[in-house]
Amino acid sequence: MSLVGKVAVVTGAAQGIGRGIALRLARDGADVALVDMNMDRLAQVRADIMALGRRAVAISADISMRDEVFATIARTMEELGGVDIMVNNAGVAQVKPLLHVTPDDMGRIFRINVDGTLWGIQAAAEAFRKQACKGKIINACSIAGHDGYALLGVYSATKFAVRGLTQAAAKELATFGITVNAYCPGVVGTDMWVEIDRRMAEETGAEIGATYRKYVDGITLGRAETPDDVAGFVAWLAGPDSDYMTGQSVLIDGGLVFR
Ligand SMILES: NC(=O)C1=CN([C@@H]2O[C@H](COP(=O)(O)OP(=O)(O)OC[C@H]3O[C@@H](n4cnc5c(N)ncnc54)[C@H](O)[C@@H]3O)[C@@H](O)[C@H]2O)C=CC1
Ligand SMILES: CC(=O)C(C)=O
Repeated sequence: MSLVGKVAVVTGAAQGIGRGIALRLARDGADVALVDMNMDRLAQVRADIMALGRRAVAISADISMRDEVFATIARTMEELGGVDIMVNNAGVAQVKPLLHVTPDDMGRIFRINVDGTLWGIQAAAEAFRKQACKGKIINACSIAGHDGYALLGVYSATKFAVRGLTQAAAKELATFGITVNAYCPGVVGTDMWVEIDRRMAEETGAEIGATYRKYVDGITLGRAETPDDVAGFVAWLAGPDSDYMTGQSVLIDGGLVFR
């Protein structure tokens, strides 16, 4: 319960990894602002968190829109009394050969994965400074932020960019006592991977399920990752035991990419 008295914001909290992180931070004692565009699912996550005895607010926002992200932080401060932890988790993937990528594809994916992360960093840093609080910013990177993956080229580029933003923000914000780190999952069995597998099948002729199995077969610990595997590490990044870490994008992938 190291997060008692803290307020966390988690984007992309309606499902998958974001939902897992929100529930874990709440179990560790935090009140949580849940951010997503899927309000039906978000309402269920809010109910689950309130059943744990924590406060929760569900906020509809598109993280690619800077004003919506700033409004999210303002509402969190109003309704939950402050903000201490910002988890920039929401993201989208795309499976497409690089030679077919269009300007629209580039714009859409970068606006969500990269711009959205930067707006979250800006809005959280502004709030932390107003409160004179040593806040924690935690970004979603990926194994694809360490290696470029075929047919996931634009997605990989966005996650390399998140790693760059994480390093630069750590250097700029250290003077305010703010740390910035990222988690880099491997193959997590969420809707994102259902869609990656489906599109890989279309692009390569593989059977449905085959690409997912191929990736999972490469994991040293011998099983696919779960949202809880990621959430446990994010909870550590959110808590005091990680106070001396900043600027790092840490692989939490069961042993898939070795650095
Ligand atoms: N699933 C995996 O194997 C891996 C995922 N990641 C990263 O982890 C993060 C979460 O991934 P998953 O939970 O698997 O994805 P998911 O697709 O299951 O869930 C993503 C959530 O983000 C929300 N979202 C998408 N665009 C949004 C926007 N513009 N504004 C607000 N909310 C938005 C969606 O509505 C959804 O609830 C992503 O950044 C992803 O790139 C990283 C490595 C591996
Ligand atoms: C979704 C994702 O980041 C990968 C590489 O599996």
